[in-house]
Amino acid sequence: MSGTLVLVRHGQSEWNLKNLFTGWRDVDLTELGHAEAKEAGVKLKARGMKFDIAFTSSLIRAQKTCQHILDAVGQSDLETIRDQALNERDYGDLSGLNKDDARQKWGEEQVHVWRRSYDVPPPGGESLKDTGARVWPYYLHDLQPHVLRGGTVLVAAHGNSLRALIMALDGKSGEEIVRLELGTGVPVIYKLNPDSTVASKEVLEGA
Ligand SMILES: O=C(O)[C@H](O)COP(=O)(O)O
Repeated sequence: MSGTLVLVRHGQSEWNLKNLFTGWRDVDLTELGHAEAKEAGVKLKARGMKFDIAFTSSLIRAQKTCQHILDAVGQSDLETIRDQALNERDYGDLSGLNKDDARQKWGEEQVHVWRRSYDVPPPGGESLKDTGARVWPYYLHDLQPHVLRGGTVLVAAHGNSLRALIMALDGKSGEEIVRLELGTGVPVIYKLNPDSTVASKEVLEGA
């Protein structure tokens, strides 16, 4: 028996729109963000997706995204676990700064390294490796068992907590992960084999 894991990055947040480093700051979705989250739910409903359990972070933008998806598939009251293990990477001292201002101050190259490298943390914050060190054990212990029992699991989380998870699921190296970008509200559907390896992966991009 093979289970299904659906990963969705939250819809556009107010600070995505303002181009600010967000990390653990708890900002809401924009109007577009709400629409993207609902659209993710509509796409999943069109595929007949029904979930057995949902997981999200302790941050409101991911929780609202999760709820929009559950509403769209007709499962508004589904059991939903919130855990800060799924939170966005902590951006440390960069949190609240404008990404273009940061490029002016520290240079394009340095800011790219902080945003996309595997093991270089931004000042006072988490590297992707640090983020993975909390996301992966949580996945193995709390999430994966549902999938291996044949369940269908929704995870509504964040760009970098999901990049860390995808890196491990896809077996990507620290160099390869630099190029992986996740769109807001784009569902990524994994089917897992009973031995926990990935049987298939599909990204629901576009309308
Ligand atoms: O925390 C943030 O600022 C964003 O959600 C993700 O940022 P990034 O695109 O710099 O990884």
